[in-house]
Amino acid sequence: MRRWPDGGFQDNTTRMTHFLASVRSRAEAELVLAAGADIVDLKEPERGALGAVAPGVIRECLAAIGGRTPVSATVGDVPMRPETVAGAVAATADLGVDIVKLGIMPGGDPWGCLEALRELKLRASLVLVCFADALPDVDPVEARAKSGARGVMLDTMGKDNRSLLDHMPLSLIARFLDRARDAALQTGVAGSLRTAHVEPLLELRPDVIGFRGALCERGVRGGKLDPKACAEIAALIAGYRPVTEARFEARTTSAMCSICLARRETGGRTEDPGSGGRPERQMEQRLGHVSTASGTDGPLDRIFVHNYVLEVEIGVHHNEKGVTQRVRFSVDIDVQPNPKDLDDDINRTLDYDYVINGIKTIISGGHINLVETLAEEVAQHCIAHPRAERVEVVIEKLDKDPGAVGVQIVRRKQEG
Ligand SMILES: O=C[C@H](O)COP(=O)(O)O
Repeated sequence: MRRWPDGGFQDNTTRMTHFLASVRSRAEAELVLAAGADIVDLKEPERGALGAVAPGVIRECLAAIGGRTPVSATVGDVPMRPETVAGAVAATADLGVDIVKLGIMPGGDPWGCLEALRELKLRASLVLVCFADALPDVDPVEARAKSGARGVMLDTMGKDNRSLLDHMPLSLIARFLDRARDAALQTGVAGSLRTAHVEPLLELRPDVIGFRGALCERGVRGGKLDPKACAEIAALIAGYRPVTEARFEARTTSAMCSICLARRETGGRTEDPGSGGRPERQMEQRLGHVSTASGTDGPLDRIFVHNYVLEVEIGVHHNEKGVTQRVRFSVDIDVQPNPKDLDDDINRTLDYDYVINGIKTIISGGHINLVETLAEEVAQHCIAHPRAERVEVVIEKLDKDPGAVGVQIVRRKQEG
């Protein structure tokens, strides 16, 4: 297998996705190698999402692994200060790892950090980690240009029991991966993933799929590795056979990437918004989300995000290209009433962050011509949630004379 630093993980076999296992010690590295891991990822799970392992342990692991697989290491959850980030990345690369993973943390100066990284002559490949539950305003294409990164990974920061799929639907993960691939970046996904997530994510063909919690006894991330769980995940990934190119295109077009492909294929015009609804719901059900949707006859609750203002690259006019302008989002979602056993548990309801993170991901996809397109994409993201029945989206451009202009649309769940 060729390595990430030499141009990518893609080898000449039919296998597309590689199994990354996060470990904290030499003993754990040996265990995951025996189970069939493709990449040993050195990370201290008790020190945050991307906790760093001590330099001495990294050296010891590198010596023991002796080039059998690529080795990645995280730099820790460092604040986004250019000097701090550049220092941490350079120090980790100097230890001799193949890949350095840097999380784009909220706050600070992410763009300044990316610029500082470009100045470094790194011995390792740089992979930027974006957290789906704390999405940065970092677009993969721009991130590559600024930092010289070789890859991007989606992960979660919270490390509670919510997975990547709880924060971002497959359609948006597919969009993120597509955009990264277009920028010639290697791609990875992780974030409290369990065995049920493996196949749907493999269908999106990331280069890497990463795990820690699912490899541990009783799924406890900071606990001991469970050799059986490691072998099970390895077998799932190694045993997966990608669908053919033509079938893959057909599936993603209809099931997962309906919105992003529609934009690409129609040059910005939006296609039938309902076309992706049914397969997307089926996919959600495969992942364990059981839709309670049963039509809109019964009582409904309303969840809303009002007056959420973001800078967006939008518009058909010359003076709207290459710049951002203020756009106000107001979203009302009618949802099936909360289950009786809600139990004060955020996982059992529709989290506002699902709406906010969806909007952020959509606008990070690059310039959009029409507010109608943007509204449609936001509506489709919201209605894809298993509990959503009806969504109303209002999008207003705030910087146009003489006042706010925009669009208001209503979409309902397709029967399926
Ligand atoms: O890079 C992969 C991570 O270590 C994944 O950890 P997790 O599965 O516990 O979220």
